Amino acid sequence: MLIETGLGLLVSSAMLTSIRTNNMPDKKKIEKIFEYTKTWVTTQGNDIKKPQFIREDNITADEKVIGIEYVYRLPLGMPFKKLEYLNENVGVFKDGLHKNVEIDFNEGMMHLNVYEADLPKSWDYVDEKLEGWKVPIGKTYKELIMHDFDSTPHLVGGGTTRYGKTNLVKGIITSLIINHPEDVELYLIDLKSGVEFYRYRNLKQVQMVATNVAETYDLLTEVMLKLEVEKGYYRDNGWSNVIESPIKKRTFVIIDEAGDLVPESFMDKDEKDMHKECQWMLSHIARIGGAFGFRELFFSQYTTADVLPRQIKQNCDAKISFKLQNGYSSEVVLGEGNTQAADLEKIPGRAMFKDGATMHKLQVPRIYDKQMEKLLQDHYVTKRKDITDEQQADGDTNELIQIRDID
Ligand SMILES: Nc1ncnc2c1ncn2[C@@H]1O[C@H](COP(=O)(O)OP(=O)(O)OP(=O)(O)O)[C@@H](O)[C@H]1O
Repeated sequence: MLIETGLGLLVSSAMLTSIRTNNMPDKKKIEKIFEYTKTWVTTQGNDIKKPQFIREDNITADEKVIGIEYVYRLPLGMPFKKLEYLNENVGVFKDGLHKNVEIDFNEGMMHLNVYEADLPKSWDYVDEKLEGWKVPIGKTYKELIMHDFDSTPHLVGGGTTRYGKTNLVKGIITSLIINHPEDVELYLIDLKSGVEFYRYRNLKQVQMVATNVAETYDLLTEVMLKLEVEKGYYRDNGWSNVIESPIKKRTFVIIDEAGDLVPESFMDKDEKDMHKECQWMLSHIARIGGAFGFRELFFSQYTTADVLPRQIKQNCDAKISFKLQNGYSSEVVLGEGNTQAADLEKIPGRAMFKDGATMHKLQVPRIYDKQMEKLLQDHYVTKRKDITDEQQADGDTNELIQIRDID
């Protein structure tokens, strides 16, 4: 059986425009696109086998019809990857139908989901109780996507500046604290001089906030020591993974701008070594820590291989990318062949989220600082290093005192 090659490259924009401008039903347009892109296989006897239409169903969300799912059986020998490429990288269905189209494949069937509406341009974070270690990541056309930090311990993220990385991290921090006030420990690294995270230092769940590389070194050294202690404890109890153990605690290391950990040529040896050791410790925590309840969120606007070390990427099965300048940067975050983040609309909060092999286009919830302060107001405490000299003279240094305001 011979497979036609050069799929999407043969389709001209004139062909797609002709589809778009007449009133042809979507199903017919889809089949025209198969034809124009030579989406078929030919047998040795020169028979042409095309995707076979099976059925169409309404797609509903909140009891409203938001689109139609077209299901096709692919002929043997036709790789779904090519259709996925045509849709996601070339955009033939979206351009031809002039609608948003998602494509997936299961049990031998290709599902083309054609949506009438676009994703929301913005939606507000909603405070809700979630089971396990799930946090909301964003809304797709049809559902709210959660990330479960117990199924996939670490998350890597990238995106051009001002497209919403910090907002996502703030939403995740809020969700973790609201849902696990007694069990979550947070180590925050904010190399933008602490302008975003330093204000959270007095949250009970926040163990340390680092605002420069020297502080990051100390913070990561502490996490490494904790990891060593946990490893011994697990070994002594015969546990191989936190999920199988009775341990409820999870320790999150969150870094908002990992680009500042890259050693530069102008730095002296000691400084370079400190940067390299920070990178190494982050890689080590991502590689070893997952089984022992350590979770890492690793974000940067610089999407190059030296900023996102291979070891971190290999150990982070969940990836999120906001708008990026080019396909190469998108591939650095989302993996080879995944150039979609370059084609995202210029909308803050719009992102591609890859969870294992599944890719979603979604809109991340917007969380406002005031909303976050309100949601977390009961979790602020006075920490020992913030206690005044006067209190120390009174010997009032041991207890953590509720009530302190954020700043
Ligand atoms: N999910 C969202 N929905 C709507 N607007 C958003 C969303 N996320 C961010 N924004 C808007 O974009 C602005 C920048 O967001 P944010 O600070 O999170 O970006 P960033 O990628 O972290 O930028 P930088 O790299 O400069 O830190 C916010 O102030 C807000 O106005």
